[in-house]
Amino acid sequence: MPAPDLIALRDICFSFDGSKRVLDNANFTLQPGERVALTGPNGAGKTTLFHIMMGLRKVDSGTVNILDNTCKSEQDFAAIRGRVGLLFQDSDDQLFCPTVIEDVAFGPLNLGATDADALAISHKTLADLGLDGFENRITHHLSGGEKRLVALATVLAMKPEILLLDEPTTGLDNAVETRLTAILQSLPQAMVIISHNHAFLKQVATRTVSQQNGKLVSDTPR
Ligand SMILES: Nc1ncnc2c1ncn2[C@@H]1O[C@H](COP(=O)(O)OP(=O)(O)OP(=O)(O)O)[C@@H](O)[C@H]1O
Repeated sequence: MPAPDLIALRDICFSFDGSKRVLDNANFTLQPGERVALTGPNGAGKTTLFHIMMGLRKVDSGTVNILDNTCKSEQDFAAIRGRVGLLFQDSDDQLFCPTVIEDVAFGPLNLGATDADALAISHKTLADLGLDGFENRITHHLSGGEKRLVALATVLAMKPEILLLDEPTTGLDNAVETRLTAILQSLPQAMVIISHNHAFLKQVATRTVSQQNGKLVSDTPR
């Protein structure tokens, strides 16, 4: 029997008030083990699609199923939100604590970890991303690339079952991008990655879905 979809969007429609449809009867699935590249021109609606998956925007019609839960209300999404990790397009939307360690520990603490466990998880996550020694750095003094990695650390520290990564390579130099590529390839979680960096996607993605004119088209028939 095939594995159940981690994400299943069926016939979803969405438009911002009074503007053209961003999604027009679009369909999408994510299965265990997949790393799906989500591509499309600027303004196609890729970030909006992530916000729909997190329940930050509600569809006008169609069904949203996340981790085997049909999600309609805010309550439905609240129940699964901790299991889905969203890397925001803008790191400054993700980082709001004075120091790096506080930012990374915030998620585990919020999910009920003890102080000691949250600290241990945070140190390990930072080390895995090559960020040893960053613990006491002032978050808003970090470079753009450093903020990108710390933002990713805040997501990974929550040990989500699905990753939604919005432009993860923004601001990274070649060496750090290569390290990030290896890290993403080694993670067990299924993920969707929005990026305009085609060389990076070629290394990481197992298939590509392109978003255009309200539709989501996979390069692999499902
Ligand atoms: N709050 C809003 N109100 C009205 N329109 C919006 C709002 N947010 C986004 N849009 C519009 O919806 C469309 C989709 O935006 P979105 O950010 O999802 O696109 P995207 O594919 O992620 O773009 P990019 O590749 O440039 O990041 C764009 O035309 C954008 O201007």
